[in-house]
Amino acid sequence: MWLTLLYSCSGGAALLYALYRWVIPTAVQYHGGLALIWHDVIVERMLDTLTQSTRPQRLLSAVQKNATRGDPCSVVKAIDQFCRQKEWAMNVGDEKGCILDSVVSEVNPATVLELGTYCGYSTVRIASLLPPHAKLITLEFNPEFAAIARQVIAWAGLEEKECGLLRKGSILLADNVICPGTPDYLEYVRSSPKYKSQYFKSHLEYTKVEDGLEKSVFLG
Ligand SMILES: C[S@@+](CC[C@H](N)C(=O)[O-])C[C@H]1O[C@@H](n2cnc3c(N)ncnc32)[C@H](O)[C@@H]1O
Repeated sequence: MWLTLLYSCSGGAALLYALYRWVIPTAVQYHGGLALIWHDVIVERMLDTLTQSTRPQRLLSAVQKNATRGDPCSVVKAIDQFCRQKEWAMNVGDEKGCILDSVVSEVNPATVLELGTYCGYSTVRIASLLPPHAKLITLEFNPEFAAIARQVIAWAGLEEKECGLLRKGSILLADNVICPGTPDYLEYVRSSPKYKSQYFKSHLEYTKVEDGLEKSVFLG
């Protein structure tokens, strides 16, 4: 009886895994709305809960595990492999990435402004194609994504191209670091040898809820 039960449990688990890994992704792959709901809502929330981490954190771990420091191509490859084999993510991706590369190479810009960095995938692609003195500014309004992107870009060895705006002594003053909270940003500036960081305790605007400002001096 135990063997039968074990067999049916493992059979059920295998069926669920097959549904999750192949059947549903294949079924939704031609429908934009369904694909986004599946990958960007259902799977992401499920994996966040199961792993107690976020998708950008998992993507960063894949980069740290599989890409060579200072090698942008290996960073792009590690992210593409992660997204094709493990978990979808909203990067421009390998297919549209090739179009992006050819436009960047064709225009050969001295300055690039990218709106929407996410984890820095397209930033790495663009930055690795720019001539030495070009400037790339990339904007991301989600602080968790921005903190991960900084680490991905630094892993690719392209930090200086992105951070051309910062010079030794530049001061970053970040608001809302406690509420809603920017834990990844705080961890980054507090642990990086490139910043001297100080917290100013205060309150969320017009309330008694704790919030504060983080002042970080860029040391170069
Ligand atoms: C599709 S993702 C970008 C993907 C990224 N370019 C890549 O290929 O790796 C869009 C990003 O834009 C960001 N975003 C949306 N509205 C924004 C805004 N007004 N300012 C800055 N970032 C924004 C989102 O948080 C999200 O991370």
